Amino acid sequence: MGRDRVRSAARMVVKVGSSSLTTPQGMIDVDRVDALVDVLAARRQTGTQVVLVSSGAIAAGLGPLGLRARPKDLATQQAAASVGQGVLIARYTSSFARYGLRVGQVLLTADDMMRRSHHRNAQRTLARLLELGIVPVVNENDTVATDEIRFGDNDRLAALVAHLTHADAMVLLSDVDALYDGDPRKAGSARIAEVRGPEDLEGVELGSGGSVGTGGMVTKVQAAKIATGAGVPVVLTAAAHAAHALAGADVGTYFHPGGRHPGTRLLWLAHAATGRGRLHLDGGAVAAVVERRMSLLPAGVLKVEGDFAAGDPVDLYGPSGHPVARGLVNFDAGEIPDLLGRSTRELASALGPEYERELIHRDDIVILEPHVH
Ligand SMILES: Nc1ncnc2c1ncn2[C@@H]1O[C@H](COP(=O)(O)OP(=O)(O)O)[C@@H](O)[C@H]1O
Ligand SMILES: N[C@@H](CCC(=O)OP(=O)(O)O)C(=O)O
Repeated sequence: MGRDRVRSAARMVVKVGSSSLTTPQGMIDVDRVDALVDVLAARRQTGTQVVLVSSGAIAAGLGPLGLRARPKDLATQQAAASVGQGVLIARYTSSFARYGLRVGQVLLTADDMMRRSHHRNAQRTLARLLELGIVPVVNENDTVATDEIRFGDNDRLAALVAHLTHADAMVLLSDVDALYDGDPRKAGSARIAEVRGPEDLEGVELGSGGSVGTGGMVTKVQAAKIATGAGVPVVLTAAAHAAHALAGADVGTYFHPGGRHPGTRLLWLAHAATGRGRLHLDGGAVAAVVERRMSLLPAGVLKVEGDFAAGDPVDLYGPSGHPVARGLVNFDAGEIPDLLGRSTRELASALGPEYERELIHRDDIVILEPHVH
């Protein structure tokens, strides 16, 4: 087992970071894109379905816009992404065409991973593209993503896509050849060949990335946790070792999969979302939501904090003062104080039938792991 699962995967997600695709001057590095596509096309030609999650839109937009460094403000980042994404996808289109393969651009937002209808839609589109023999090239839809609800890096997006597409393996390609136990630029840091569980990550220093990448190792390890938690094995290595990694060779860091398969939409909620507000629950509501997995009704809520809109993620706090769950709320923050402590039937007769609904539906709730309580 182990790396054999990567070698024999019938469907895989490969994520490549900005630093592996662009030059420091903010241009596409054509040779490196072609080298990556050589490896992916060879694998595709053996019948494996490949989904490519590619960063690099912002980095590839810097040169054409005459920017020297990655802009700090969101609007300029979005402008750079808008220019760079076109350049990037054009490059992939011609590079894959050398092998007679076509690509399909898929731009996703964090919202698409969360809201039921968007999520199903993205899932259907990706499945259809794969059936048609296309290589989907996925990126975050940077031009519309807002600061509050934005992946920013593509590592976690790749993990959610791996689960969404029921991939058999995920490969994260970066500019570093493995996860190291300390900063890889410092002498004495050693490669970690395998991660079997959280104990193998104890004491590991997860630093930030270079000047063009974003998340550094923190988001890659988070992504590996999301994917392995959903049963998908992960290899993390340098883009230069892509061929070896896909062949199951002993390069980079291999993260062993766990056995759980939680719903994809909620993976994002549990691992990558932050609550936009808080609902404080009484003991009975905590028991109903956490133990009996029921919907949250207004009757069990004592207090509301924060300024959120219907559909936003909110954290549910128990009487102990710790968050116990997170969910997508059905009401705006301003509407909730009037509902608190009242039964749904009472609300319906006082305020109208549209108020006869749960505050958060059970399908939109994830229970948080005890260690983050
Ligand atoms: N413990 C660690 N092991 C390996 N790399 C690390 C570690 N801590 C920080 N890094 C840095 O993370 C960088 C990769 O992250 P990032 O720049 O976001 O890549 P990408 O653009 O490929 O997503 C590497 O260049 C490396 O210097
Ligand atoms: N969606 C962004 C990703 C930003 C980014 O730098 O991500 P990464 O290189 O994966 O750390 C882009 O295409 O520029």
